[in-house]
Amino acid sequence: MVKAVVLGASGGIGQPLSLLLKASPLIDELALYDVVNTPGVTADLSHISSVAKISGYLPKEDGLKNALTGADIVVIPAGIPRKPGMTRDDLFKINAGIVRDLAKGIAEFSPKAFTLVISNPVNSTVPIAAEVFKAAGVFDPKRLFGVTTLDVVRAETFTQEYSGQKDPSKATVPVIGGHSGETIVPLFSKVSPSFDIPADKYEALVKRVQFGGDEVVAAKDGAGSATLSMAYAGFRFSEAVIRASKGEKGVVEPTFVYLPGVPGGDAIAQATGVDFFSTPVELGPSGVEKAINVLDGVTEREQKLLAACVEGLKGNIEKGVEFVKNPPPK
Ligand SMILES: NC(=O)C1=CN([C@@H]2O[C@H](COP(=O)(O)OP(=O)(O)OC[C@H]3O[C@@H](n4cnc5c(N)ncnc54)[C@H](O)[C@@H]3O)[C@@H](O)[C@H]2O)C=CC1
Ligand SMILES: O=C([O-])CC(=O)C(=O)O
Repeated sequence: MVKAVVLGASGGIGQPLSLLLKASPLIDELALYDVVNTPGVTADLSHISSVAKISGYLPKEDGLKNALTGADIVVIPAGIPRKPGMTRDDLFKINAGIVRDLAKGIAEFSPKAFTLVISNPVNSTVPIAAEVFKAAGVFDPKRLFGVTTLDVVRAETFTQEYSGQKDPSKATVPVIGGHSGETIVPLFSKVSPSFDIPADKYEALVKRVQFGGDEVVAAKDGAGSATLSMAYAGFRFSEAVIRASKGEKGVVEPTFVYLPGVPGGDAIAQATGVDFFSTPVELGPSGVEKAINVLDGVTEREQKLLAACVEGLKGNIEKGVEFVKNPPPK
């Protein structure tokens, strides 16, 4: 039996993500929570003739508790999205508190669930969730994931003309680091099956992966950021976590994790100088089975990208940790 929960289920990401989860044969029970509109979204999805039994909750009448109780996997796309001219860090002011409060709920009502954080800025919201779990004495770093799959999906798509794959997802393109601008580092030297990026295209491709989110924000022109591609990516990562939890071997996806707490993470923490970092991980029944170090043998250009990434990440991580340890005055 697998119970999945979406926190922020009525939003631009939440609705299509909930649709994909409802349609997945891997899920037996699906609970939707949001501060608005869950009755409607739930009624609509409940007519779909798939396996998952669906229920919807609002904050009233212990809604968060009832949604989370018994959860195996909790996905969090709650929070405001960007508008043109904003950075992901500009979302911190509002989303930090939202993620902190939802993480408190998870710590209380479903402390053993896999927690997948989509809400931006991921580089800070994942450290926030970690600190909340630590304070509650329930932190299991193998079960906390920042969802960076959209960066991987974009890298697969944008390199298709060079990978030559009919199905672009068949190319493995590691994207590591964080989830904002220069903290996003595609490692084109480590693609498999291997292919070459023409030298005159390299820089533009790196930038396109790093700033793919801005492309969508600009195109939506004030109406938000990526929602449909994010729902696809969030579902792909959720499915990977569930498949591995059911015993499937060899499930590997990059994700933003707390390195000192996961097998194989220490070496990556030492090499980068940061505790939170997105790296390919092998997933298993209890979450992260092994963080895979893809840093050895990177090119000089990739080393430069990594240096800029770590510079940015440090501040983002610290900001999240501080928000919980020394909360700002109300
Ligand atoms: N990790 C990633 O790659 C990506 C992350 N994002 C982020 O995902 C977040 C959501 O984006 P959208 O769905 O487009 O926004 P949206 O505004 O359409 O939906 C957000 C939903 O969260 C709900 N919400 C707000 N406070 C809540 C709370 N305390 N508890 C439960 N639900 C709450 C809102 O009612 C709304 O339904 C944003 O922070 C965005 O930046 C977006 C794209 C990619
Ligand atoms: O760009 C944004 O604000 C949303 C996001 O994280 C992405 O699309 O990668």
